[in-house]
Amino acid sequence: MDDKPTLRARMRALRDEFAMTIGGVIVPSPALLARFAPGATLSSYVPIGSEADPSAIAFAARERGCTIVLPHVTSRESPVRFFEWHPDQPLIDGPLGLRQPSTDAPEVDPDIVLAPLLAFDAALNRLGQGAGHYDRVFERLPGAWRIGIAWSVQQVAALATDPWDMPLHGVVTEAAAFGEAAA
Ligand SMILES: Nc1nc2c(c(=O)[nH]1)N(C=O)[C@@H](CNc1ccc(C(=O)N[C@@H](CCC(=O)O)C(=O)O)cc1)CN2
Ligand SMILES: Nc1ncnc2c1ncn2[C@@H]1O[C@H](COP(=O)(O)OP(=O)(O)OP(=O)(O)O)[C@@H](O)[C@H]1O
Repeated sequence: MDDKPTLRARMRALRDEFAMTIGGVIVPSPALLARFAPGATLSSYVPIGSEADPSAIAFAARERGCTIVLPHVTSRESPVRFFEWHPDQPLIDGPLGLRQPSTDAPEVDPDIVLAPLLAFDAALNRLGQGAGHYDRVFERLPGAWRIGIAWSVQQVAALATDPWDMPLHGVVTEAAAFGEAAA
């Protein structure tokens, strides 16, 4: 089994190739739509590089009355905070190539977290960028519904896990839905 840094490099290359040649749209599965109700807060993200784009899912959540929040970090070391965002509001260039919400907006923790990832496995373990940003979100918000968003080529047989890794509840790709996201 590859260690995490080796796998990250391989999955970044695979994801770049897939997004450039095939790509697709990640649409919300019926199981996701069933959770989108007024009063729920969903965390989306603004894709960087060839990350799978969750915006069709965020759009559906907004249409169904959910509040949309986006993650905000100030560095690799700082924790993620979530700020409300509306489509008419600008995004601000941040560290690590990120485009982020304004921190003047209300800070609201999500009930549903759409998490970007580099790889996921059949047990719904998640490999991220390696800064532990979402790991720390998941520890702080154990009641949140954790849904990975990915291209199908990001699925691997089995990931090496660390004690702090919390598995996802579901994953949605352009081709399929897994775990609690499947219905
Ligand atoms: N779109 C998006 N937003 C996100 C994350 C993410 O992975 N993707 N995060 C997830 O934790 C948090 C930000 N943390 C990050 C931590 C490390 C790197 C990073 O190492 N970036 C690489 C290049 C990334 C790429 O092109 O895939 C770099 O700077 O070399 C990026 C974001 C919150 N917002
Ligand atoms: N719950 C936590 N609290 C504090 N530090 C943590 C926590 N989870 C992970 N970390 C730290 O974050 C670092 C990166 O962890 P890991 O390699 O699992 O990141 P990742 O899950 O791939 O990335 P990310 O969550 O940023 O997308 C580790 O060095 C670890 O010590």
